[in-house]
Amino acid sequence: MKRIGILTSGGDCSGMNATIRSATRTALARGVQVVGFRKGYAGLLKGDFIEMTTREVAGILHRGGTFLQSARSEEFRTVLGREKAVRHLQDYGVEGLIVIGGDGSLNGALALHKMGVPVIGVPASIDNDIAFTDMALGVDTALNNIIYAVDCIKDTASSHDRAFVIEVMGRNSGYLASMSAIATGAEYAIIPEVEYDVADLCNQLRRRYEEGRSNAIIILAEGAGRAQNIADNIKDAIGFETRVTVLGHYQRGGAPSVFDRLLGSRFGNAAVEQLLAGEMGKMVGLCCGEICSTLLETVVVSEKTTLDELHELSKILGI
Ligand SMILES: Nc1ncnc2c1ncn2[C@@H]1O[C@H](COP(=O)(O)OP(=O)(O)OP(=O)(O)O)[C@@H](O)[C@H]1O
Ligand SMILES: O=P(O)(O)OC[C@H]1O[C@](O)(CO)[C@@H](O)[C@@H]1O
Ligand SMILES: [Mg+2]
Repeated sequence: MKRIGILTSGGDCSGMNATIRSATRTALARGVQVVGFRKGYAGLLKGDFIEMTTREVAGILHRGGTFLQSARSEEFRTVLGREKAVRHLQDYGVEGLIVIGGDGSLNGALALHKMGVPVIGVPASIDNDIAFTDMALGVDTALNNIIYAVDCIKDTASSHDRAFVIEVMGRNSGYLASMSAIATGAEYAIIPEVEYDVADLCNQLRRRYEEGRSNAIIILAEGAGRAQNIADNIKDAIGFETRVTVLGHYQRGGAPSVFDRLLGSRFGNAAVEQLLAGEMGKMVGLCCGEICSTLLETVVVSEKTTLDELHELSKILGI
C-alpha cells in the first residue's frame, strides 16, 4: 500500500487530532503517503483533501475538535454517493482508508468495505455507544467536562436549596448521563435505554427532602425527555425550587485528557498497522487495556452491554 486516506466523521470529539497525528506519522515512517479528507465523507465526495506531512500534524495533539473538520453527509448515505466516493478514492490513488467517527460513520465505513475499499474504523464518539471497545475516543474528556460543570452547579444548588435538572448529550445513549451521575454523586440519572417513572423520581427526592437534603441534581440524557418538564414535575410534587441547565456542545470540546491523547495515539498507530498488514473491514478498539480489532460487520450489529450495570450503580449510589 503506497497511499492511504484519513477522515473524521459525525460529531467531533477530543482525541481525534491525536489519532490523525499518530496515523499520519506512523504511515509516513513506513514510507506510505497520507491524504486527509476535510469534513468527513462530504470532503471525500467533493474531492476536498490535503497531502499530510509530519509538519501538517504538528501542534494539534493538545487541541480539541478535529483539524480536518467533521460533518454529516446525506449524499454519502445513498448508493450513488458511495459509488462516487469509491471513484474518487481510485482517482486519487488512495488504496486504504481510515475512518474516525461514531456508529453512523462506522456503518458508512462498512458500506465502503463492502464495495471493495480496504477500510479500518476508529471508534470516536462521546456517546460511547460502540460495542467492542471499552471506550471510544472523546468520552473521557467529555466526562471530565461534565463533572467540572456539575460540581460548579452543585455549589450554587446547595447555596439556594434548589433542584437542578442538568441535560447532557446522548440522543440515543445514556452513557454520559449514568457515568457522570456516579462521578458527581447526583441523585438520579434519566437515560433513553431505561424507562423512567416520574413518580418514582419524585418519591425518591421527597424522601430525601424530608430527611433534610434540600438540594438535588438530576442528570438527563438529551434523548430521554424534556428537561423543563421534569423540572416542573419536581417543583409541583415537592415544592422544590428548580432550575434547568443544558450543557450542550460545551461537553464535546476542550483539550483532550491524557487518556484521550494516549488512546488516540494508540488507535491511529494500530489503524495504520492493520491496513498495512492487509487487515480490512475492521475497527480497532480498547479491550481490557489492550488494542483489539473486530470486524465492522460484527461491531455495527452489536450493542454495548455494560450500561445496564453502571446505570444500576448510579441508582444505588443516588439513594
Ligand atoms: N447506515 C449508513 N450507511 C452509510 N453511511 C452512513 C450510515 N450511517 C451514517 N452514515 C454516514 O456517517 C455520517 C455520520 O453518521 P452520524 O451522523 O450517525 O454520526 P456518528 O458517526 O454516529 O457520530 P456521533 O453519533 O458521535 O455524532 C452520516 O452523516 C452519513 O454520511
Ligand atoms: O449538534 P450535532 O453536531 O448534530 O451533534 C449532536 C449529537 O452528537 C452527539 O453529541 C454525539 O457526538 C450526540 O449525543 C448529540 O445528540
Ligand atoms: Mg452516533
